Amino acid sequence: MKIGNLVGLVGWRGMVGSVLIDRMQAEGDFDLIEPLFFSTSNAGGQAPALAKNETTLQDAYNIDALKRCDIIISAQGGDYTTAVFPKLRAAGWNGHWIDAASTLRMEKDAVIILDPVNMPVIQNALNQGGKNWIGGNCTVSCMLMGVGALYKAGLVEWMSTQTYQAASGGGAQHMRELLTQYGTLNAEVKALLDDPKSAILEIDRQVIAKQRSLSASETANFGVPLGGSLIPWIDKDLGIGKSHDEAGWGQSKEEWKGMAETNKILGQGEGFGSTAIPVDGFCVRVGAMRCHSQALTFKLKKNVPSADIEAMIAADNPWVKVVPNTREATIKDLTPVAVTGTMTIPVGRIRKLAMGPEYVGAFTVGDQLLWGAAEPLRRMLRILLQA
Ligand SMILES: NC(=O)C1=CN([C@@H]2O[C@H](COP(=O)(O)OP(=O)(O)OC[C@H]3O[C@@H](n4cnc5c(N)ncnc54)[C@H](OP(=O)(O)O)[C@@H]3O)[C@@H](O)[C@H]2O)C=CC1
Ligand SMILES: N[C@@H](CC(=O)OP(=O)(O)O)C(=O)O
Repeated sequence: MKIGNLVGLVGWRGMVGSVLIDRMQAEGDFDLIEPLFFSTSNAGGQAPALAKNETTLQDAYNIDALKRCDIIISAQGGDYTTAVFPKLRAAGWNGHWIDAASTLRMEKDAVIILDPVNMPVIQNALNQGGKNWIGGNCTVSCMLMGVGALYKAGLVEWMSTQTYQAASGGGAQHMRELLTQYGTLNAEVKALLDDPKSAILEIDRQVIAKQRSLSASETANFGVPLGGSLIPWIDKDLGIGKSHDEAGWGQSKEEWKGMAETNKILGQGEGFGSTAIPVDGFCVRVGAMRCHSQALTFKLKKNVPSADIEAMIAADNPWVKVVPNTREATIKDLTPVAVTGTMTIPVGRIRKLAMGPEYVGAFTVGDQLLWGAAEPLRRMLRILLQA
């Protein structure tokens, strides 16, 4: 049976939601749907100009209003999903739920959506009556958009990833905090910077003194300074495992997602000791704005020539772009500044590593608000509308 086109939009004015709306407009998605805009803070207010027949903002906590929708897309966050989704299903709503939040990702009846990588998994779930479609962790989605070809070819024995994650992963306030810190640090040493004869070690001394004395309000979101520094822990401390030697011990939740979500997206076992491909490494917050970068180390199941690896990656999807492993191409095309606001997923630094011919290194960058959050959601909407 064809799925109806009354689409509830929750979280549309947030950061992820705004990127989603921009992309939906750019791709003409609104031509295909009757949008119903919801709000957690302004029910009864005026819906945005994109509204057609329903021009009043609906209450995002009103189950009866939500129940009218054939499809709901939420970019409102995990607390909202936790509060509303179970009630909506308990009230008998049988529509399609598309969500950016991580809350439902690992549920048995949920599919992590990234159709250029796992369309067969999505299609299979659709055929079996699946209704819950959840966007993946931004780092995992961007990684698989880049090097998914190696997984699809069954070449990966294991992968280690070291991430360089942008402030946007924490949300809008984190981005503001980062920029404020940069401004504060610059202001602290402006006079010395303006004087070409000033001593760099004096500038350095004043910067570190300022970083160490930033007020609680200046570090309210990250907890510690990020501008001019980095934070090698993202998300919760899972405290998995009983001893230092147990796999998974001491992982951050962001690091845990690497293996769990990569394998779930690919439709195979998810945890240690299962059929899952081991994925592990360190997730690090750096002072970039909205692109997550990652250095990847692969152990392949066999020795594959670098040129073949590059060709496989380049042919995988329309957005991946292999960057030649030269200094010029790398510094021009393989940075957050080059990628921000684009759909391109560059993969570069592809080379065999000193450990042996099966060991391959690569570096990739992705806009964590586009492929990392909004784009898989709007593509899932299209899949449902075409089903
Ligand atoms: N940030 C990210 O990188 C990623 C986020 N996600 C998921 O998406 C969720 C939403 O993230 P994000 O978009 O960053 O959250 P935001 O904080 O930007 O927006 C969430 C909601 O906050 C309300 N809000 C309150 N004040 C404002 C304001 N001044 N401007 C805009 N909205 C405001 C809006 O709800 P209302 O209109 O109802 O008042 C909005 O929908 C996350 O919780 C997470 O689950 C997923 C992947 C990546
Ligand atoms: N945790 C990611 C952002 C995010 O929202 O991830 P998830 O969707 O898995 O909660 C980061 O901080 O960069």
